[in-house]
Amino acid sequence: MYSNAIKEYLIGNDKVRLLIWDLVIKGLKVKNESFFKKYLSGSVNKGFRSNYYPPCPDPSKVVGLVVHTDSTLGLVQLGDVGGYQLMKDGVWMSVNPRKGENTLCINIGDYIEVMSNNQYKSVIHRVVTNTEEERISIDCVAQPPWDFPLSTCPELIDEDHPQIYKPIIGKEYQAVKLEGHVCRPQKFFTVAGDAHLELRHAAGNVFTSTSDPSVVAARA
Ligand SMILES: O=C(O)CCC(=O)C(=O)O
Ligand SMILES: [Fe+2]
Repeated sequence: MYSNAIKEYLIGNDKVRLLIWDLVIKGLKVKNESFFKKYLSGSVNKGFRSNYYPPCPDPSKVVGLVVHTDSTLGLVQLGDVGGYQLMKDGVWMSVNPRKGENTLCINIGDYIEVMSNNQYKSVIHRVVTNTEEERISIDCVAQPPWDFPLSTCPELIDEDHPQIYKPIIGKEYQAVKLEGHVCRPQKFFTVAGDAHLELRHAAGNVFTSTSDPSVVAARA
């Protein structure tokens, strides 16, 4: 029963993913859409993860899920309880779901940042815990096999938009991630070196740590 429910969920999830992927591509206004379309065509590795976060006596000491970026296009069903936070302009913003409305959160991942030459930026996010309620989320990902060549769409490189990332294969990216660099591993594969990238992302590197919405709003 449970596996049937997951199968059904994944069929629907695939449809939504393709719709969103299409919108992501359209947003780039490139002529050669197949550069992006082939990413999700053919053989694709799919993942289904259900995350469980029990209530925590001291949320200031325990994080639910460490700061990271997703590799691909992440589709996260947030459930009914808050906890998901994303980093915007150096400040943690809480994304609170509406109860009973099956809020779906779409994360742009690292591969998309690389393919789009930084036009889309991968979302730095984490999950914080709370003392009161347990939380369940569902995260589904889909990506090409690990030997898929990851490179920037040539149409998106020009004098004003120099190429930021070197071409690599998925395996190289994954190796860096497995070493523990789970937040923007692509920063290890820049054409100009890390210093260049650190400048571009300077604002995003000021990590303030709060989940208090009033503090978040005041700093935004
Ligand atoms: O639990 C969440 O809301 C986020 C989960 C997540 O970021 C992930 O599974 O990569
Ligand atoms: Fe994530």
